[in-house]
Amino acid sequence: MTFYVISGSTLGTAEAAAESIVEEYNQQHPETPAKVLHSPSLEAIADATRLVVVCASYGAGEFPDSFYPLAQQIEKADKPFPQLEKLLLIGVGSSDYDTFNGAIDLLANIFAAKDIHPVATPAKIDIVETFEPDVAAVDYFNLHADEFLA
Ligand SMILES: Cc1cc2nc3c(=O)[nH]c(=O)nc-3n(C[C@H](O)[C@H](O)[C@H](O)COP(=O)(O)O)c2cc1C
Repeated sequence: MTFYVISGSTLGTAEAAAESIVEEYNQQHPETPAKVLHSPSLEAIADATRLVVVCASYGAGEFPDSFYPLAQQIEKADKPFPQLEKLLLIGVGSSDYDTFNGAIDLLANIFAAKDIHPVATPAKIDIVETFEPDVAAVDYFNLHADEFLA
């Protein structure tokens, strides 16, 4: 199993959530550790069999600047993740914006166009409601871990 947890983040919230997921998962599964990467290139993660994406929203429900290159690479590739078996998507956003968590919907659409579908409805964490978004992200991961890791 090649398991990456990646983040699209500007101010660090999504980044911290990705790190929390990996920290807890790696403690429980030291034999098959996950790697955390922030706004990686597609080349760096193309061998993924398991992928979790934690992504914030900016602009009008768009990706953080640092995440655009990866989103474009995925969009342009015929088969961006030839070995991918399981995907989970976690959005971090604010309900103060009309385009609440727009980026995670955008990303789900990009994956869907490649016939890649997450194992669960994408999480939409609201930083207005949730004081510990990293805990909410870990909880969502744990809720779907059995199916994601099977
Ligand atoms: C300029 C700006 C634009 C934002 N636009 C949106 C948005 O369209 N939708 C949304 O859900 N959240 C939006 N947010 C809220 C961020 O997604 C939220 O603060 C998130 O926690 C940032 O994650 P990060 O710390 O990983 O960068 C915006 C925040 C800023 C500062």
